[in-house]
Amino acid sequence: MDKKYILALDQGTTSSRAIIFDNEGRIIKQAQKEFNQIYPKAGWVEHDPMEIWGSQSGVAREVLETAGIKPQEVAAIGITNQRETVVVWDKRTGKPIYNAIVWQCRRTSDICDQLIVDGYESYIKETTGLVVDAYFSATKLKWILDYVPHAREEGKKGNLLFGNIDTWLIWNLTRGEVHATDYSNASRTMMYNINTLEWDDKILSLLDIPKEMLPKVKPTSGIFGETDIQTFGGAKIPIASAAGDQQAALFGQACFSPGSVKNTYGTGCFMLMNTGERKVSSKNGLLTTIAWGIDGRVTYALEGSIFIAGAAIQWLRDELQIINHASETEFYASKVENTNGVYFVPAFAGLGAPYWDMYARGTIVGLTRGANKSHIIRATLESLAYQTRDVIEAMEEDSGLKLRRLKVDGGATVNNFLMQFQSDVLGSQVIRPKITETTALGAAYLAGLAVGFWENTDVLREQFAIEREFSPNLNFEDKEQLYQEWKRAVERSKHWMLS
Ligand SMILES: Nc1ncnc2c1ncn2[C@@H]1O[C@H](COP(=O)(O)OP(=O)(O)O)[C@@H](O)[C@H]1O
Ligand SMILES: O=P(O)(O)OC[C@H](O)CO
Repeated sequence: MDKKYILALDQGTTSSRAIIFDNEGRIIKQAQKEFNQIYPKAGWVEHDPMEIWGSQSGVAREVLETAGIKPQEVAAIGITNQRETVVVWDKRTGKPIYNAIVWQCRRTSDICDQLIVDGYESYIKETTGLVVDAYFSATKLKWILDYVPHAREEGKKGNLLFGNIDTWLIWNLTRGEVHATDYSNASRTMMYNINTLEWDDKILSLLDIPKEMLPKVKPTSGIFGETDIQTFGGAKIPIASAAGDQQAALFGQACFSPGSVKNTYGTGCFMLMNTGERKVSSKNGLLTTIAWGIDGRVTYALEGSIFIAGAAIQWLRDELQIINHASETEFYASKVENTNGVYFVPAFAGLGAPYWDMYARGTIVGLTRGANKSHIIRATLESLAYQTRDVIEAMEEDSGLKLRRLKVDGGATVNNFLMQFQSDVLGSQVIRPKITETTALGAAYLAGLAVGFWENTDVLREQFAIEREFSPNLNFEDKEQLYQEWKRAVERSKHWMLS
């Protein structure tokens, strides 16, 4: 039987998705399932790893069934995942010893403070490319080893395994045969040396993390193993890529050349610039990270990570309950001419790039008696655009390049108000591709390249198609003033938990 499709598994922060692509890079069918967000305490976020596996394998089977495609017709599986999130499980039972600690979780801020006080900040930046922050995996893993009874002891005996979500999925898909990750995911752990491409012994010893628990790091595009016959009714499908979701989106946007940039507007916002073989060390709060490793060559990226973007829209819906659906925000925001002086800094999980303040918290300023629901909704959408400008300014300064075009993707990019405002506030073109599922597409491309489904990136570049381009409104004279006000609002949100 001809192998005509690639199956991408996109395990995100709020949902598990499975998408089937054909050789033209077209979406044939998709399935999606949301799963529970667990908030045990203020600032803590967890997921149930079994629910993640159940929802991800469930949608994978469902999408094949509803599309009427046999597993034997799938050339390869590509995996892409929410990054940094930590799972630790017992390799003898396959059961997690604790819930997954999610990238947004702030519980290890004090461990990070201690690393800074002890003078390890610059060592960590030089070796891992990252700033010391609770966002990354290393301190989350240390927390589990410190607080779950006997965890460190069992880890040292080699009974426990650590993985990010890619590793957890690969291990389950292969029924415990393969314990591996890829360069892009490893580069988000804060314990991987992006210069030598090895786990960093000094950081492991600082945090007392047993090396035995860590997965083997493999190329992003390449064979990780084959699915177990029970998962897909007897078919063994090669797992041919694993990539952090933001790096996968960079690939899916065909940002193959140094200097190309994309911004993804999902739960958070993540802007990545391909810097090729160059590791650009940021002076402005950006991260140096691995985009992908293919054919023995590692490509680096500069990243600006914004923790809360679409999640602020979900907050309007779920907590404030002033909208029923995210799509309503466009209507309300367009109903008013401006925010009436209201600024919303959605620092629910502290502030990421370029500020890196673990103790910032969400702030709404500028409220007057005339401020209404539409103004607050508009201020929420505008906060995504302002945060993006914060990151772009840092990126332009670090790279020395002026950004004239921004490729965008992710759930919130369907919002035309947001895209136009983004273009206005940047003074740049905003380019929305036909396929906004670029994360899954990137994982599919990476897997397809590994099995010869696509020959090379030139073929993929030709598949990139624009759906709509937004140009800056030249009459938008107030933009500098508005942006300066935004910066003042950010100052108000900073260090909140410390004051
Ligand atoms: N029309 C819309 N306007 C603004 N935000 C939206 C809209 N539709 C969805 N979103 C936001 O997009 C996010 C989902 O995007 P997605 O790329 O699926 O995120 P993730 O991969 O992080 O789960 C949600 O946070 C949601 O609030
Ligand atoms: O799952 P997403 O799309 O919210 O992405 C999360 C990022 O990978 C966190 O670094």
